[in-house]
Amino acid sequence: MSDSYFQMKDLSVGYHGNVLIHDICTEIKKGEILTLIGPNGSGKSTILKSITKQLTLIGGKVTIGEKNLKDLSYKELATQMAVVLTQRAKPELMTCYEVVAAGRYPYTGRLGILTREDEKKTQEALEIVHATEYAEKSFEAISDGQRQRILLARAICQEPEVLILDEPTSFLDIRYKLELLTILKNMAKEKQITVIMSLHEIDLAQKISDKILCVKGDTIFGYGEPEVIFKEDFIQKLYEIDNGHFDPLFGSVELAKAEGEAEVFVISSGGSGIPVYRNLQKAKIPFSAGILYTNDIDYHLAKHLAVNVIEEEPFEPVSDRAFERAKQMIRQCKKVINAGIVIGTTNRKMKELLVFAEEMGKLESYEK
Ligand SMILES: Nc1ncnc2c1ncn2[C@@H]1O[C@H](COP(=O)(O)OP(=O)(O)OP(=O)(O)O)[C@@H](O)[C@H]1O
Repeated sequence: MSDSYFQMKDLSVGYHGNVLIHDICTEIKKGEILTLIGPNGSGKSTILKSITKQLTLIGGKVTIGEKNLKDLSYKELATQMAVVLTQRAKPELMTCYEVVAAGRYPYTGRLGILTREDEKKTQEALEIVHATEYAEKSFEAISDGQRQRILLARAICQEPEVLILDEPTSFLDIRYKLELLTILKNMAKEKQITVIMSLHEIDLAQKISDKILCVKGDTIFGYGEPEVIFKEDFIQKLYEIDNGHFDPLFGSVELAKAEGEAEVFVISSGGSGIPVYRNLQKAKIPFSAGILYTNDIDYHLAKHLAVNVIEEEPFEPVSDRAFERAKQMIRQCKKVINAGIVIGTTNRKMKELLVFAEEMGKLESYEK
């Protein structure tokens, strides 16, 4: 028997009967995090609205546990699923506390009277998102980032089995982005809550998700574990990036390199080249880098930012071929920057390269 908990089977979603995306299929286990990524306007929110009954499914089936979403009443759904769609939430004339406490309504009687237990859970949820100090403020009189945290608190105290969030990090500063994602990870792993969300920050998506659904065009562009999806070529194609690079190792993005004949040759090792590469790139100065071992962190960035990189196999002595190429490039450059190379036994030939640059009157050290 499959241990999947939330399934989307052959979904077709769209507006007014017009299909925007078809054949959406996923199976997620309890406690897993599924993140939807893809370009603006690709349909991430449309999928989220369709699996939360805010938009009628055009085709296919969503199952939560053994139940078909279609057969769940809104009240039943509210005990299973919490939804955080920040941009569309406009509860007027309510305090933050009341907004959060509204998460308890699926559990209160018809009059919506909160028990002490409900009040305790509301308070706890406010504490988790660090919002107790503005709990009594009007929901309309707080910042976008604070509002996002209040809506998350409401979802937390709803105690759902499934949590659905549309771009939950969009208004948050870096500290609260990390905090929100940590809260989500804890909810998923400790309380076995299934989380489905859309994110624009692919670096964060890579680090928090168990599965990634890539939305682009009229069907799903890719689906799988982050290791499968976060490949440079794939992300370039998904977002049609032609003005920079996505680096799958760290999940970071890099602006395009300065093109043209290299004016500077950078000698470095172990990360000392990185600030020099970045400064040259900002100044739009094309540069070459080398001789770098292919397992050096500098090599990794130089591949994206330098017009030429002279490389060497890790733990091997610097070859004559690489050495001659480096000398050739130094002859063609206006200057050579020693960013702070550490020279040991295997790369001792780099000392000769520094002497060569010095004799040509081109050597400079990098001043921080
Ligand atoms: N109410 C609506 N009626 C008709 N079309 C809509 C409606 N809302 C959105 N769309 C269209 O559906 C498509 C997908 O929009 P959606 O908001 O799902 O994209 P998204 O991937 O969430 O985008 P973003 O990353 O910019 O938030 C867009 O072309 C959009 O114009």
